[in-house]
Order: sequence, then C-alpha cells, then structure tokens
Amino acid sequence: MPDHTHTHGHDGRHEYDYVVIGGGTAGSVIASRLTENPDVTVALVEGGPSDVGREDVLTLRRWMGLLGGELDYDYPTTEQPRGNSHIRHSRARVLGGCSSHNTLIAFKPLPSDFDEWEAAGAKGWGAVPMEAYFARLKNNIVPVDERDRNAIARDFVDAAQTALGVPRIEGFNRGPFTEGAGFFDLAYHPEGNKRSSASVAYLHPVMDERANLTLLLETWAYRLELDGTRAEGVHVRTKDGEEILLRARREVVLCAGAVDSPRLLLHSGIGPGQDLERLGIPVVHDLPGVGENLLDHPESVIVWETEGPIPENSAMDSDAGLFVRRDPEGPGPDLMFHFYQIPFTDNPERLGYERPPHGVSMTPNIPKPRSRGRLYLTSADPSVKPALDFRYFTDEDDYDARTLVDGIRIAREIARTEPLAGWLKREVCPGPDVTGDEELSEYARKVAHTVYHPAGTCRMGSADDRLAVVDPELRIRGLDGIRVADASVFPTMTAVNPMIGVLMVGEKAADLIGGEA
Ligand SMILES: Cc1cc2nc3c(=O)[nH]c(=O)nc-3n(C[C@H](O)[C@H](O)[C@H](O)COP(=O)(O)OP(=O)(O)OC[C@H]3O[C@@H](n4cnc5c(N)ncnc54)[C@H](O)[C@@H]3O)c2cc1C
Repeated sequence: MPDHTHTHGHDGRHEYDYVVIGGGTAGSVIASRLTENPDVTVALVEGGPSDVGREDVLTLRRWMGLLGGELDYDYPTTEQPRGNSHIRHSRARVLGGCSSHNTLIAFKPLPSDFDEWEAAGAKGWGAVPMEAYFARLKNNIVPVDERDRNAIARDFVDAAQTALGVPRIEGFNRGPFTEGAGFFDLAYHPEGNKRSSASVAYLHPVMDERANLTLLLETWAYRLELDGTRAEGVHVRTKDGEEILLRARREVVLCAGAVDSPRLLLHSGIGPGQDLERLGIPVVHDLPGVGENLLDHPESVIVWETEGPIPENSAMDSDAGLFVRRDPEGPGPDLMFHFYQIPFTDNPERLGYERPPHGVSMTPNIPKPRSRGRLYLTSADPSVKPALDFRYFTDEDDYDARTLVDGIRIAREIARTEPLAGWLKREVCPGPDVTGDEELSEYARKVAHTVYHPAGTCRMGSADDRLAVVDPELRIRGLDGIRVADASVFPTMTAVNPMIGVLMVGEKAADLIGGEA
C-alpha cells in the first residue's frame, strides 16, 4: 500500500478541498464518493488503524472478540438510577468504524422512519426520496446464507410464527413490514464469513489507486479551526505525536459518530454556551442542541439452558429475529427481538445468575424508545471521555420499561412453543418464578444492555427548532464550511438497526456536497 500519510499541498501546507473527520461508517462512503471526481482532493482523518489484512476485524463472526479491546474506545455511561449503570458503549477505532466491528445486520430504515424524520423538520429525507440512496449502496447485502442457518435459529423462527401468528419474512429489505420473524439480511460475503463493511465496500477498492485521497490513519482530530463563523480546518495529532492543521478549501465534513462528533464540536467551543463557559472552553458558537437528544435502542435479555450443545454453524451468532407490533394502529413494529445462539449472561451474572454450559437468549428491545439522554463534557481536556447519560427508562409513561416486560412475556410464549420448546431445558434468567409486572420490570432494567445504537446528538431539523444542530443539508446552523454526517444527525431513532441508515446518510451527504460544488 502506498504511504498516503504525508501528502502535502504543493505549497507545503496540509490543504485539501475536503477534510473528512472519521473514516467510519458514513465517513468511508463520503471520502470514497467525493474522490470519484479526480479533480477533488480529500483528506480522511481516522483515529484508528487500517482494517486491511486484519482477519480479526474482517471475519464477521469474530466481532465479540473486538469488544473492549485495543480497537474499542469503550465509553462508559453515567449512573443510570432506573437502568444498568455498567453498560459499556463499544465504538470502533479502526477504518470502517463501527461497521468494522458490528454484526452487520442490514435493514433499510422503514418508510415510517424516514417520514418521521421529514415530519421532524428534515426536509427532503422522506421515504420516497431516500429510496435512491439505498439503491446506491455498494455493500454486499444478502440474507443469512443457508449454510449459516443454525437448526435452533430455524426452530426459533418457526416457533415465533406459530406462537404469535406473525408472518415469516424472507428478505427483510424486500418491502416494508410491521411484524414478522426470519433470518436477517447481513452486509457480508458468506464465502469465508467476510465483512462487507463501509471500508471493505467503499475504500478497499480505491484507496491504493486514488492519488486525490489522502488517508491519515491513527490520527486524532482534537479541535476545529474556525475563522469567525467559517470552519477552516481541523487540528490533528498524528500517530507520532506531531500536531498539524489540516485546511479545507471547501468544507470540513464531520463523521466521527454519535459520541465523537458532538465531543469534537464541544471541545471546539460549539455547543451550549453556559456549559462550555463553566468548563473554561471559549464559546465560539452557542448551539444548545449539541449533545442533546442522545438516543439508543435499549434491550433486555432472557436466557435458557439447552438440553445439550447446539450446532456450530452461524454467520455471527445472532442471525435471526422477530418484530412485533403491539399497537395495531402504530406505523411500524414496536418490539424487536434478536435471537442469540449463545447464553448471553454478562449482565445477569452481576445479579448472581450463572452462565449455563450451553444455551440461547432472546433480547427484546425497544424500536422507538421514548427516554432521551444527553452527552456532555466534564473537562476541557480533549483526552477525557465525554459523559453519556442515556437516562434509560426515565420516560414519563414508563413506556420503555413496559415494552421490555411485554418482551419477556412474549419470549416465554415462543419458548413454550414447538419446535423450539424441545431444545430448552430450563429458563436460567430471570427464571420461571419471576412473573409479576414489578419484578419483571426490575429484572429487565437492571440487566438491560444496549444494542449499541447511539444516535441523535447533532440532530437535523428545521430553522425554528432551537435544538437542531444541522439543517436538512447537514450544515451546522450558524456556521459555514462544515457539515456533520453520521448517526448523530438522526432526528429520531429508526425502528430497525441503524447502520444502513447511516450509510444512506453518507450517500446523501456526498450528493449534497458534490451537488453544491
Ligand atoms: C458492537 C456493535 C454492534 C452493532 N451491530 C449493528 C448491526 O448489526 N446492525 C446495525 O444496523 N447497526 C449495528 N450497530 C450500530 C452501527 O454500527 C452504528 O450505528 C454505525 O456504524 C455508526 O456509524 P457512524 O458513521 O455514525 O460512526 P462510526 O462508524 O463509529 O465512525 C466514526 C469513526 O470516526 C473515528 N473517529 C472518532 N473520533 C475521531 C477523532 N476525533 N479523530 C479521528 N477519528 C475519529 C472513529 O475511529 C470511527 O472510525 C452496532 C454497533 C456496535 C458497536
């Protein structure tokens, strides 16, 4: 691979047309698309190393081995009085970002998700215009391959269908759905179980060839450079500790994800003025919404011991799932389950439960959670991790907690139904004696985990929305020459897993930027 890391402008300055901060899920798409035009130069700043040749990253089924390791920023949450304070938010530090260590479950957001964005002020982001961006995606999105379909996961799908009367879905992206059970679509190459991440699909084919694309790996962006209201570039620290200013002739595109995009803005003096002043950070632009609207998909877990070991084959150990619509008037599903072919007891163990030698789990989650959290700084030192207060289970009507209680009850119905029932020896946690609403809620919240979907912290919205951070063209309100494009711009949470939505944000951002240029 040629060394891309020391390309300077012809006058010796580090100057490019575009500086993209974060070579993750959205950033990979944008850098790749912008450099299709050979006259455009792009610097892509990525905090982590390349994923090229790294089997630990590129092999999908090894995803769990990456959690908490050297490629994980591993963000803690603040104390969660109503939930689980021990959750660690994994965020990838490697080219491709979270698409290089996630499970690559691939759902086009539902029409109701995009229409909700449009209604929330994201003009032009409705389901109909967004369709074109799904069609453009370069990732290999395919249903879980036959060889990876584990017998117990097949039986889960059958049992869910029988117990609940929901349809079986073969190809969740073929059309909109409100309920159904089936194997997921994944962004992977079944042959060899290889990822089709944002970096594999968008950067690997071009990164050695495009002279106009400069990759700065293991390079950390710590402060934006502004001249008045115009973003001029970004200050970065390279792997060797060198501090340089990368200048953007046209635009800075911030793609550091739902945690690190607001974090960088706050450290650059862009955010709620009073908070910044309190920390001694000079306020450059008072923008109260930065870090607000922290969204996630919380989930709980119910675990069974199986009669014996289950077959080995799988794409990534959570290949099938279920969507339920409890509210028949609702626009889409309001309860989702992943089915794990492993006993996922990490959180229950803290309450004294034991991990069975072999088992399975169902993880009910809340597609449209109502609790809203907040990300904020606790120090002016850019190396201190920001505080993530998800305020899990704090919504007024207790909708979020009730959803998980419903989830546990529905999971038990499925477990009682053949052909799944015959596999299961006993319910390990919460255990068959835990049946009342209060007890179930307490259990569900204390073992709650995250589906790892933080979003919304630089939300897109209309001009009269005080807490909107970017406009529908993704430009930071009140500034020039800078956009945000990643999961942080989601106005609301998608009912489905968000990665494809993030890739589509990347495609649309490239379109908006290219169109303007
Ligand atoms: C374990 C796990 C499993 C998941 N499973 C799924 C799934 O199956 N399906 C699904 O739809 N979604 C899944 N998700 C969520 C999905 O992966 C994310 O929502 C999505 O990838 C986020 O994309 P992004 O572009 O916003 O951020 P990221 O992909 O996180 O990209 C941000 C990039 O910016 C870099 N960066 C950050 N700050 C700086 C800085 N200051 N300087 C330089 N570089 C910086 C990071 O290194 C990273 O590469 C999962 C997430 C995790 C963590």
